[in-house]
Amino acid sequence: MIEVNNLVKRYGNHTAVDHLSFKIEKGKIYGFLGPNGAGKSTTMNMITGYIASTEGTVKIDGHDILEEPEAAKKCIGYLPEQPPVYFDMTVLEYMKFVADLKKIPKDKKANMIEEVMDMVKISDMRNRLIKNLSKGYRQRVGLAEAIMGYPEVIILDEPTVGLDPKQIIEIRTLIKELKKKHTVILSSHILSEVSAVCDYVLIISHGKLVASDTPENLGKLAEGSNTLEMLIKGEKTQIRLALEGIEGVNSVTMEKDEKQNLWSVKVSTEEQNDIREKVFYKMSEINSPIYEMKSRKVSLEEIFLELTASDKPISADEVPNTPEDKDTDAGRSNETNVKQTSAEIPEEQNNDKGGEK
Ligand SMILES: Nc1ncnc2c1ncn2[C@@H]1O[C@H](COP(=O)(O)OP(=O)(O)OP(=O)(O)O)[C@@H](O)[C@H]1O
Repeated sequence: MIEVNNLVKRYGNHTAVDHLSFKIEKGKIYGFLGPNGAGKSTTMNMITGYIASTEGTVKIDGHDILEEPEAAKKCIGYLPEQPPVYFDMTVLEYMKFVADLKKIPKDKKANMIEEVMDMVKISDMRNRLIKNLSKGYRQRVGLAEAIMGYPEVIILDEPTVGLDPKQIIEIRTLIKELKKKHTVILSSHILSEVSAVCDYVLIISHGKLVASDTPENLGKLAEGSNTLEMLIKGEKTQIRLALEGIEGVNSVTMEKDEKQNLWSVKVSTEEQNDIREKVFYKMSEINSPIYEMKSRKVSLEEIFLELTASDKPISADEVPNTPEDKDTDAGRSNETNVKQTSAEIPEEQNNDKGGEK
């Protein structure tokens, strides 16, 4: 349905989108997830033809967005981050205006407007001026605009930003409804939103795709590892080597706790591997007393932060399994899996985008 190939956008020296490639298939909801400034809006704007790419191509249903913009844009409905609604029109006037803009045939126009207004539940507001609507209702008007004409693909840029929790739930329910007839791509910086709504998640960081999978798989991957946090007294290399020698240990990180003259040690293991006893005996062997030991699961949030925080994006061969190569997915190693995982971002960030622009 949509093919994005080596898409690049540079603003002067700054590369906002860096060789992105992925495919979007029909009838699913795709989540485009990344922290503020990751390049989500820029990508959406290139897919929808709002801005031109520096390099690369976007094809929608086989039509190149720059070479055949009209044919390509017919397949898309777009709700930008700031819906460009006219504040001095009533909802109904605006819907008529949008229908004309999208060249909806006269004989279908009135019905379609009613259907779309019903879908997004703005029928009761038809005679209200848009400037007098709440933010949530304005968002619905923007959504109605994207749906008008029933395009194959509906693209929504941060559709719930600035909404209250009730409005967020309503908009999410609406988005799920859209899946029955449309392919939906939505961008968000909130993992819980993407997990709740999407069939497939693409994680973007510093303009690059760093992971892509179903929310279920991403969730499972995070469940697949544990961390053992300890305070240990002794010689650094000796402790490290002893821990690394334990079966099931994936990685060991050590930091000096100067105050207590102890090593603060984090050991990452596979989830099913409880190595606490082995650690106890190993440390006893090397005369390194354990002052503290805590076992905990790695949260999705930690993994998402790890994936998206790095200044240096994960290299191409570690990167994504897009839907078309999903079959090869099953045999991935645990290590790769963790790198392809995302996380839950606290709900309190919902209404606070902050960040750069
Ligand atoms: N017109 C522009 N000129 C210069 N730099 C820009 C422009 N638009 C975006 N950028 C930069 O490109 C990067 C990606 O921005 P983009 O808006 O695509 O990120 P985003 O993931 O959508 O973030 P947000 O969630 O905050 O909207 C940012 O560093 C941003 O500052």
